[in-house]
Amino acid sequence: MGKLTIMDHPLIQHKIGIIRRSDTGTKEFREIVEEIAMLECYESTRDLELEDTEIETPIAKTTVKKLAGKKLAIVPILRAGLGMVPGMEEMIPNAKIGHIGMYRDPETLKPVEYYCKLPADIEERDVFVVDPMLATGGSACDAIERLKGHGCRNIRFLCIIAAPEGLARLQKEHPDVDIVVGALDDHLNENGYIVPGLGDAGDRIFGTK
Ligand SMILES: O=P(O)(O)OC[C@H]1O[C@H](OP(=O)(O)OP(=O)(O)O)[C@H](O)[C@@H]1O
Ligand SMILES: O=c1cc[nH]c(=O)[nH]1
Ligand SMILES: [Mg+2]
Repeated sequence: MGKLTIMDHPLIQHKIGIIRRSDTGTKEFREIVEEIAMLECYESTRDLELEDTEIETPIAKTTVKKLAGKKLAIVPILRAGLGMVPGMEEMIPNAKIGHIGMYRDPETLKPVEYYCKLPADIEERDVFVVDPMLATGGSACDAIERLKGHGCRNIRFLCIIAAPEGLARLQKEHPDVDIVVGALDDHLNENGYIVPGLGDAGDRIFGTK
């Protein structure tokens, strides 16, 4: 089973408390989503391989660590996943970025894919799929299925808020995927929204409602 991390860091809990508030505006919402993504990226890159390299400080020769150069990719699920990209890029600036566009049909709650553009060598990369919300899990599972269809084998999924239903589905359908969750909420309501959640993440990031 892939590793599941539910973030208990005080900074993340504090920041999630702010974006849950219905009186938090678009600018602050977007900035905080970026900050949370940065902190989650820090957590999800714990196991990146390092190698030794010889350098000179102003005082002496020494051996330091550097990243072993594994190729990385960030793949946001549009739209809301785009809000997490700047924070991820800040931490892993050499990563290439792919995009998977999906919206959830409001009646069936099933994801509908409308766009997919991935780096040509995506199968050689460790992939970080990002989306703030994991509700029924349909969007995340389909996006990961798509990536596996392209040959990706090393996939992590990062979200800010998860419902227990979506988390269970993701772990069942993709047991190999490491998952980082900012907060695990209580349940889904009859419209498929996470309770207490934060509403529609895409609308809140882009100010479309
Ligand atoms: O786990 P699920 O039940 O699939 O729900 C989660 C999906 O719903 C939201 O996207 P939405 O369909 O609102 O599209 P948007 O990002 O364009 O707003 C969210 O950003 C996830 O992609
Ligand atoms: O609560 C939810 C569920 C799905 N998508 C969102 O943006 N919010
Ligand atoms: Mg939305």
